[in-house]
Amino acid sequence: MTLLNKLAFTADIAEKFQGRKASVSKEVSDSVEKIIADIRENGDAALFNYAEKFDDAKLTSSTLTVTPEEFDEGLAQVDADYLRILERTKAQIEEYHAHQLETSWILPKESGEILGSIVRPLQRVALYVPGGTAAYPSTVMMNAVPAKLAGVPELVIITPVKSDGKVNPVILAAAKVAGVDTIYKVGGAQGVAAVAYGTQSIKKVDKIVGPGNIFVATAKKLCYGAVDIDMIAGPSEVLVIADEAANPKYVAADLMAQAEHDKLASAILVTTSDALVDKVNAELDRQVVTLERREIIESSISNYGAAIVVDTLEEAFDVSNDLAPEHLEILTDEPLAKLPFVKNAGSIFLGEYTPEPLGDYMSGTNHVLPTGGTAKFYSALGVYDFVKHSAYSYYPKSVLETFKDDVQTFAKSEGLTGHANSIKVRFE
Ligand SMILES: NC(=O)c1ccc[n+]([C@@H]2O[C@H](COP(=O)([O-])OP(=O)(O)OC[C@H]3O[C@@H](n4cnc5c(N)ncnc54)[C@H](O)[C@@H]3O)[C@@H](O)[C@H]2O)c1
Ligand SMILES: N[C@H](CO)Cc1c[nH]c[nH+]1
Ligand SMILES: [Zn+2]
Repeated sequence: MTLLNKLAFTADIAEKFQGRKASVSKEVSDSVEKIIADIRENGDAALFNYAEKFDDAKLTSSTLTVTPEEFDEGLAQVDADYLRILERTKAQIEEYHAHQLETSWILPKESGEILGSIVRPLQRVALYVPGGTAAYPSTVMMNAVPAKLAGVPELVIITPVKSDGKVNPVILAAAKVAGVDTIYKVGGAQGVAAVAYGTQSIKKVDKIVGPGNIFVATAKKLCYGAVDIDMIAGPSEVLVIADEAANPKYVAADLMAQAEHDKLASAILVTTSDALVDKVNAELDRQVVTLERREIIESSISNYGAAIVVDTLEEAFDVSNDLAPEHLEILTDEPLAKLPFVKNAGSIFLGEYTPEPLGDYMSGTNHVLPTGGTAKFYSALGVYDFVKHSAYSYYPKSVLETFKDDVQTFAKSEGLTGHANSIKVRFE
């Protein structure tokens, strides 16, 4: 079977790959709006009703939060080597993200005025951890470690539980290693609304981060404004730029690694070698039968995969910059030297021994990345998402005096005589 179709790069192709989103039906947005309104009006009572309705979970204010005993019970179910891997992951993420720490700065001027900017962490942040079909402890680490580095003092997790009332042990282990002690056993739109507006048992947060299904993503969008949110990360994608010397076995494996996330995932090869495409297709056929998520992989690659053959590597980078992929792998001669050609990509993986899944888990870079072409203007999740900046200024009278006429004239040009007056009264 030829999984990867050869396509010429056209505007239609770009639109197809950038528009892969699970669309929000009116039914979903109406139902999420109703859930949010109910939580705002009825707090805990509504929250527990929805937990029972959607997840069959019977919660009360005394069973809402994971207890220290439940943490211990969960941790006892993961082996020591898994905890070591989580600790190693944390160290890797910390080392990389430490470079993103911003410092407050001050600009004292000789004339006497002082200006500056203070960087402060957000006070209270909620991290949504999906509790449905798959558990992603790596995503817990990618969100929590930068938040902790930024200095967020109150970081809580919300995650839905089923009728057994238990949180997945690997999530408990990741939370513990990342230093998150408070986990509320609620999720879905109701969990998002609860942290966005607060209930009797849950304190309102300043920001909600983390991935979730369409109900969660819609609730985050609708609560934006009452709280801040991170980006809405869509289906995963990878674009591989490869020359004729690239190893087809690695190219195929890396395309499938992202394709296995979702039937809407996209895996694109852009290459200067027509022969490589055939070899990659042969490798896809050979390797896909060994993978558990074969059906998802075959669906996503045949629908949203493509091989685009170009004449030059310059052209390959033009295609990639146009698509602005979430992940870009460069499997060419001298990959580091190609970095300056990349204008738009969420995260860039250079050379045949830096496969994208290394970044999903342990290279240290963040795996929460812009998708659907939004790498043209969004960045990877980082420490900067968990801080805010306050500007400050101090002017002595002697310096204000040198500005008094200009500011009054400026204010009057906007018809704001109250502003002008605020300056004028100081020199009467
Ligand atoms: N981009 C990333 O880094 C990343 C990482 C992990 C997961 N994800 C994505 O997160 C998502 C996880 O989804 P999930 O469903 O497994 O877990 P989830 O926790 O996001 O959603 C489960 C919740 O959805 C709510 N729900 C279900 N049916 C509903 C209905 N009919 N009406 C209202 N609410 C309803 C329930 O409250 C339930 O608790 C997937 O789409 C996955 O691809 C992305
Ligand atoms: N590649 C995903 C983001 O597109 C993140 C992830 C989590 N676990 C494995 N992969
Ligand atoms: Zn992945």
